[in-house]
Amino acid sequence: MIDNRPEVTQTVQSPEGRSTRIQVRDWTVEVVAGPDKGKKVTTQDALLRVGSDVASDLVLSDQTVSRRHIELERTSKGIVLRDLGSRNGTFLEGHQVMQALLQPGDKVMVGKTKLAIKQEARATEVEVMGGADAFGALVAASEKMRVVFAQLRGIAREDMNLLLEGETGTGKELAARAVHEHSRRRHGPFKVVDCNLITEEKAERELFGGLRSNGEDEDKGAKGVFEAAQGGTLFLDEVGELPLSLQPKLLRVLESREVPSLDGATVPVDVRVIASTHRNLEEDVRQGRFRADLYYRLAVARVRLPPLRTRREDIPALAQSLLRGLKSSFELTPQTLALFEGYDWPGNVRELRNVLERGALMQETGNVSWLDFMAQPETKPEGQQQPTTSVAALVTGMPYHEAKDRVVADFERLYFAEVMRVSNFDMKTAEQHTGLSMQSLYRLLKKNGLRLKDLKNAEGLDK
Ligand SMILES: Nc1ncnc2c1ncn2[C@@H]1O[C@H](COP(=O)(O)OP(=O)(O)OP(=O)(O)O)[C@@H](O)[C@H]1O
Repeated sequence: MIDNRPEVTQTVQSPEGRSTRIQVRDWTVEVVAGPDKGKKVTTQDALLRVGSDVASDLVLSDQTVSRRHIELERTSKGIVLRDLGSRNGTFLEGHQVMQALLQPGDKVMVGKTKLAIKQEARATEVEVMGGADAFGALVAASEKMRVVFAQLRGIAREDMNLLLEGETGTGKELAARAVHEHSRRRHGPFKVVDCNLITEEKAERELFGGLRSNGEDEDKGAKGVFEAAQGGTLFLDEVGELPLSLQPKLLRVLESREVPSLDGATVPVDVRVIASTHRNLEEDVRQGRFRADLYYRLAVARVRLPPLRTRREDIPALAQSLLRGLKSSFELTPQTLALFEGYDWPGNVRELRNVLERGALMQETGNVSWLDFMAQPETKPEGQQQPTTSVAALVTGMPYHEAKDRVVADFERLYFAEVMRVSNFDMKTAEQHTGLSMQSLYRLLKKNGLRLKDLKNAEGLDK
């Protein structure tokens, strides 16, 4: 039975009136009929996706179910069901629905699969701040994100490994940095490894360090990133992309807390690992694509950053804060904010930032509506987009330094997209091409939102 009580079951105002303790309850979605009968997912998250795509929270093998079939969102009114444009539709009591507020006892039919949804009695208490809140560079106003911040603050104080889940652009890297800054390791280094870019032959040297097996002189004696993060935090971005063959090596380091040293012995490492993923790693574990033992080492704590479309209350606070960061004097009108709040933001907060960045410039120069920016399909990799900067607009629109920053940003995006293409998406070739160190190359690709996968996709090279 669906219990339609709100997700927050109890709210207690603290004496000083600034923070509140709330209880967040678990809820479960279970397959009660169909090929996956008995399969279920229990979560505290506000959003749960069901489909045949492995990135879904509940992955169904039913062939009549679409890759992204439905989304279930726990709101203050109860659980809202949304069909995500499925091929065979979604049915409630025999009626096809696109969106519905579920009533107690409702069963949802997707393809040949019947789902039951119920709230669990178990609840976790967290302390949240009132009003708009910030955690490191993250800002938010929604209760969902204030709960996330409360969880992250608690985890930062402990020294456990953490897995951050969420769609692209939801703030996983910023969250990892904020956890580092709020931990006892804040005076130590924060190092980032993009697991999209780690290949088998580079892993030994870049991740773990020590002696190279192929004996190339230039690489002898390189320090791995684990050693470089000594006393601090290592952020493994998109850990789900780490090749299966490398996973036992990473596990060994996490278990033994030591890496090979130059003299062939070992060096102890004191590093907290925060990993991120946009995938459903639990499902990857079930399908044998990710090692279960490594998953449990990484996901000692797990926090999900919700998509922006499920926390639209954050949009005004985010837009104001991002505009301040862009040093734009542009004022958002209520109409613009309403437009923003009505849009789905598939690229999440990163897309909002990009839209504001382009929009602020063009609005200042006077002639383009926000809708033009928001209509751009976000599936197109940023590196493939043409620069929007025209020199005439810059000259009339902004002071020299700001104009220069803008042109450099556009140049970087185009330059690195093109360099990766002519380097056949090989980082070593790109390193030689650009004359940059591997570290700088990683950093600049990341800064410009360029993912190898997207670039390859655009070239038709990815599966
Ligand atoms: N809550 C937030 N407050 C302020 N800015 C945010 C927030 N969330 C994301 N951003 C903005 O969005 C950008 C992308 O965030 P970030 O790189 O942390 O996302 P991500 O989830 O790690 O993305 P990806 O999976 O694509 O690497 C940031 O540079 C920042 O400008």
